[in-house]
Amino acid sequence: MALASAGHISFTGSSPAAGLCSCSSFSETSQVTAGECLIIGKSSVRASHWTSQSASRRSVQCNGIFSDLKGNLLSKFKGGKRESGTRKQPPIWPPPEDADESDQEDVTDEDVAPYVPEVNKDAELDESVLKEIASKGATEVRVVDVDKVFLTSQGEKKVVRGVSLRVEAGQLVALVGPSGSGKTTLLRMIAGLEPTSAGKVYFNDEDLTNVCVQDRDVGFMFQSYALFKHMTVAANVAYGLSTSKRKGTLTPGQIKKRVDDLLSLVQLSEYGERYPPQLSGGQRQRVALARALATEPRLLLLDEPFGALDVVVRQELRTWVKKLQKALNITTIFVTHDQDEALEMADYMVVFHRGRILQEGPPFEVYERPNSAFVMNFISDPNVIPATCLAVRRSGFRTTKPYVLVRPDDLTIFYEEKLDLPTTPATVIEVNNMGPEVLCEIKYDDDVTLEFNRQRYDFEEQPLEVGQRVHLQLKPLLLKAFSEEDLKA
Ligand SMILES: Nc1ncnc2c1ncn2[C@@H]1O[C@H](COP(=O)(O)OP(=O)(O)OP(=O)(O)O)[C@@H](O)[C@H]1O
Repeated sequence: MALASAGHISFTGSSPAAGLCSCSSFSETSQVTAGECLIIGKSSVRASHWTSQSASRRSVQCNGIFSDLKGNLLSKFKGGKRESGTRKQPPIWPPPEDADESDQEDVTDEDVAPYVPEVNKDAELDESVLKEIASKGATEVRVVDVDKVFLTSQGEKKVVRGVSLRVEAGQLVALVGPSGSGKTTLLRMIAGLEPTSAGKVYFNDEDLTNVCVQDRDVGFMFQSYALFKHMTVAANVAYGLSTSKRKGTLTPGQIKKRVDDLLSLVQLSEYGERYPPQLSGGQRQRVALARALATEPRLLLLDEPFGALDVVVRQELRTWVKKLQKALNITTIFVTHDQDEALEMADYMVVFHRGRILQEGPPFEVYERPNSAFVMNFISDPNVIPATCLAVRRSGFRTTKPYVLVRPDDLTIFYEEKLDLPTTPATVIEVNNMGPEVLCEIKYDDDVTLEFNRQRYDFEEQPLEVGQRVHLQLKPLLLKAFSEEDLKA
């Protein structure tokens, strides 16, 4: 195991399979090679894992890091030298010229504690707490023909165009789409933070288009936590009660009970007297959720709620938030860049592009039956291959369009030719071990190449080597054909 006390790690590497990890407090630059997984923890409590896929595009600033270049360790910095109840400030990097070296933490094996999950996903939710918070029935939300035009120095800019959407009561709906496609603007119009330029917003058939944000009963949670640093966690959670319609309606005792209940719900009962900088990102986000729920909102709006969190915490919080949302039966709309997050969490998915809804439906349906090249590209990162190539012709797929999109997971690989199946021979030309996944590239004999990834477990069951001959089957029902214009749209 490589241990380092503090430093700046940067990754470089032209191949996505391997990267150079350099850290000023490593005694030397460490080579991160294919198949290895570097696990990085921050002294602010969290461990995250990194796969070599991100090597070429990420630079990570971290303190008190430790890493295991061989894989499965998930551990975190224990901070054993800290005085109890105080948080050690992360060391500044690079250190000032006159930095006292004794300030830097020496992380030893004893400092590395077993990984503790962010939340207990199996914890029973207190029924009485749930009942109190979920006292209102779930709300249906409808937006009808909504436009948003911003006035900019270049003139009018229409960023939401004739959007209509119905969110069923109690549903968890994900708005996905590329940056700038209008997701946040729509969320803000639903919240009442932004007026609509045209169209209507209804909650349960009540027209709220011109109702101000305070009177819409909406809870928000943003990527940036937006907690007040100089207020305790408990005061942050109580804050919403003092600014909403409920101001003055609760006694101090009732407020304390509500805050205690909410902190228990987000598993932070012990943290009420701490300040936000003394919490990890995941904990801060749970405080933000408790604060959003404090006013018993009819609707929860989450804008990139896990965007600032590392991969491990994000994954845990996704499952937990979904469970909580269902238990509270609160209609929730969330914006995310992360297709996997939307596919995993949402009951219903809405794909945005250039201010319009391109497709909506249950995630599985959107994934299985994308209605455009854009949606298919955005959701599943497919291969684009010529419709005339051998692999497509052999599969029995017929089209007059020039391109076929093949999702990486829609390929079946055989080691030997199958006489009863329309397979096509190809050669493995690259195998990149990306930690949890293995990315492979194959080349058909007519020079068409395809990329696909496999979960590491599957790959271990069916390994592939560079130069190996394989036979691949493309399933015609899963192929989609598109014109050049479709691909550019
Ligand atoms: N107040 C504003 N004035 C002018 N233009 C704005 C304003 N707010 C947003 N925009 C523009 O509206 C477009 C849509 O922005 P929006 O934030 O809704 O997109 P998004 O899909 O949520 O993107 P991201 O995922 O990056 O947040 C962008 O081009 C943005 O620059």
